[in-house]
Amino acid sequence: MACLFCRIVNREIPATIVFEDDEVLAFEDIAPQAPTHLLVIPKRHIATLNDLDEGDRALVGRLPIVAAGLARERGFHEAGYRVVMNCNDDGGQTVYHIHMHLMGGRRFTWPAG
Ligand SMILES: CCNC(=O)OC[C@H]1O[C@@H](n2cnc3c(=O)[nH]c(N)nc32)[C@H](O)[C@@H]1O
Repeated sequence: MACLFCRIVNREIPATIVFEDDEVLAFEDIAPQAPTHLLVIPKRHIATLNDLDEGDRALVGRLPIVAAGLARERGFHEAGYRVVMNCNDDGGQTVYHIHMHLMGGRRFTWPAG
C-alpha cells in the first residue's frame, strides 16, 4: 500500500489542500496542534530526512519558502510561527514521507517536548 501522504497527493484519500504546484503540496493536519496546523510536503516520496541527498537541495529548499508564504497568507508571519520536521521514532515521526509542520496562531514554548 502506498504511503499515506502519497495517497493524499494522488487524491486517493481526501485532505484540505491549501497549496499545490508541480512538486509541493500543503494540506491541513488531521489533528491540529495550533489554530493553523499545515503540512508542507514534497510530492515525490522521500521517507525521512536521512534519505535526503544533495540532489534534493532545490526541492527541500522550497518547503520553508512555501511554509513562510502560507504564514504570510494566514497573517501570522510577523507574530511568529513554528516549523518542525521530525525524523524517525525518537523524533516523533509517524508518517514516513517527509513533511514540514507549519503551526501558527498561538504562542509556542521552547524547548519543545
Ligand atoms: C506527530 C508528528 N510526526 C509526524 O509524522 O506527523 C505526521 C502528521 O500527519 C498527521 N496525519 C496523520 N494522518 C493524517 C491524515 O490521514 N490526513 C492528514 N491531513 N494528516 C494526517 C498527523 O496528525 C501528524 O501531525
